[in-house]
Amino acid sequence: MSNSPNLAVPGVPQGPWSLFLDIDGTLLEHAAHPDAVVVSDELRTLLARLEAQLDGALAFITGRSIAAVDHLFQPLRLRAAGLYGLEHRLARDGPVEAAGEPADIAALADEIATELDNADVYIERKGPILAIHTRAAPHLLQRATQLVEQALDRLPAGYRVLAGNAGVELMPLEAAKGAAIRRFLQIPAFMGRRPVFLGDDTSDENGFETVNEWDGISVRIKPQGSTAALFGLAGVDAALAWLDEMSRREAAQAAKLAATSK
Ligand SMILES: O=P(O)(O)OC[C@H]1O[C@H](O[C@H]2O[C@H](CO)[C@@H](O)[C@H](O)[C@H]2O)[C@H](O)[C@@H](O)[C@@H]1O
Repeated sequence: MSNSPNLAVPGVPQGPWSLFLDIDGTLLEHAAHPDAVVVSDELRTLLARLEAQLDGALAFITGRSIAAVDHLFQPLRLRAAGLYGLEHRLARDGPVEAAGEPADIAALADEIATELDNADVYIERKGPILAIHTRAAPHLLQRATQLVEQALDRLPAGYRVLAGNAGVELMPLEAAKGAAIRRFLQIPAFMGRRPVFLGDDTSDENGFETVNEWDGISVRIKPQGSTAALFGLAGVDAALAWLDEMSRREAAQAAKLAATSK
């Protein structure tokens, strides 16, 4: 773990590489509500280009559900691990292995909504994961955290509470970005490629550790405090500029190769 907010900017990956991308706070600036984020056409174009340049070795690794991601990025559909790896779409146009909402989580969501009873709190029901967003009501974060922590005693073993970005999430223990990345690394499109992972949050730390184990490039966006990431980028704009630069380099390399093979 490094404690430096001044991590070096990542260099250019040498040899074949794959790309794993967190979404909120990494590719998109945060917004007051999860549905209020803006996906630009430039971002869609950049991601589609990178995906083609990496021969498909690109995947979103996100806490959002894949349905929510598809809705945001439509018409673009990429490989993805949603709900911190509880859902996967391993092939670009393949099916989603989705996760349903257990009855006890559904009941808990209703209970917490009644208890907090505030229009500025958004309770996002994501199948087995419950996210309580308090960005618009920061004074309720402590109460929301207390409620989900108390709920742990009543739920079957195997859940944990994760402090989110301006909120808190209750999720099954197996929901982890590192495991999601490992799953992709074992499929042909990603095999033999050096993983690069960009993320901005506590939930991304586990992904950084996995990528470091694979001799990859772990990049924390807006690093503050301790992180397992080896590199840092100042914010969303810097992350997008870095990705754009990598795409230009891939294009230049491909053009050079095409010229030498004539
Ligand atoms: O893993 P990520 O792709 O970073 O997703 C993490 C969570 O992102 C979303 O919530 C966060 O972003 C919202 C939009 O900026 C913001 O309003 C909220 O306060 C943030 O917590 C998403 O709604 C969650 O489901 C994801 O788990």
